[in-house]
Amino acid sequence: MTSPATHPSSIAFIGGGNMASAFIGGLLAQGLPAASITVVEPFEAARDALKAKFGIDALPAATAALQAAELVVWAVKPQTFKDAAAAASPYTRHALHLSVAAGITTDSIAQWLGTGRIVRAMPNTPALVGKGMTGLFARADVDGAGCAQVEAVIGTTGQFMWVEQESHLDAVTALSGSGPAYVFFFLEAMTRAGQDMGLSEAQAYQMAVATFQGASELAARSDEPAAVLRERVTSKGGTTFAAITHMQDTQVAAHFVQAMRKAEARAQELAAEFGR
Ligand SMILES: NC(=O)C1=CN([C@@H]2O[C@H](COP(=O)(O)OP(=O)(O)OC[C@H]3O[C@@H](n4cnc5c(N)ncnc54)[C@H](O)[C@@H]3O)[C@@H](O)[C@H]2O)C=CC1
Ligand SMILES: O=C(O)[C@@H]1CCC=N1
Repeated sequence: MTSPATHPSSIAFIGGGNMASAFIGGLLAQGLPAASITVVEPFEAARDALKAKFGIDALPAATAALQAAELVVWAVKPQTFKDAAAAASPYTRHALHLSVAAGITTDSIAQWLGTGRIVRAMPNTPALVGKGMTGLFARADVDGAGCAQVEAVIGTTGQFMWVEQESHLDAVTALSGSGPAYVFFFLEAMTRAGQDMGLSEAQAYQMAVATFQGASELAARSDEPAAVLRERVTSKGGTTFAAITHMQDTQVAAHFVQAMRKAEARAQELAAEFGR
């Protein structure tokens, strides 16, 4: 599934919100002409934002204009997918489909769209700055050329990883999909702690962000596991030791694992609630 990247000649987005904007920004930056992108977006404010940001005139509803799309990207909320599919599928049966909706299975999507040529993706919001991580699953009906087209699109927003089992996308959702929110949650907590200790909010926030950035970069460039990198910061009887010991005593890691299992369970619930 790693043939050379080939962009689809024309792409339609159903839903023009956050995730669609991340992909559109990446595609335009790679030189795909705006004229080869069609967006269906029912909300006027979102259409105005697409016009202002990318010069794209989004359609308020699905029309025959979608028939030109080689790839259709479904970037709607799980709750609205079925209705959006009912409106657009008469025009898109010939296309390859890429869904980013959390939880919604390719079985549901295949039934709604009348085709099995579907790749399901779980991206994340760092895609907005080209630093995304996307998990991908392809149904058997998608050939190597189709996978390459998807890689060309997803690759504009950062890294990607194929998974062999569709159920693993719920784990990807809990890990990298929702993961940026966990990082922001920690940034908030570290900033609050910095303020408690007398730093200004701006000072504490800048230090917290730089610390995540630096530690992530160190981990990405290192061959050593995170536990070893952590131990290298942790002098016996020192300051880090005091903090980590408290985290271990209060089972922060176990709570964190439980929290992520809640996200995985919610992805499964979304499939049951809003799937077929
Ligand atoms: N925000 C995130 O961090 C991530 C989101 N996702 C998934 O991406 C999908 C989209 O999420 P966001 O872009 O954050 O949401 P969003 O709310 O920013 O965008 C969804 C857009 O769909 C539009 N829409 C509503 N009904 C429609 C219809 N019938 N036809 C066409 N468009 C319609 C809405 O007006 C909205 O602009 C969701 O399914 C979510 O599970 C996946 C990974 C990460
Ligand atoms: O919270 C959600 O449901 C979506 C999926 C992953 C990130 N945002």
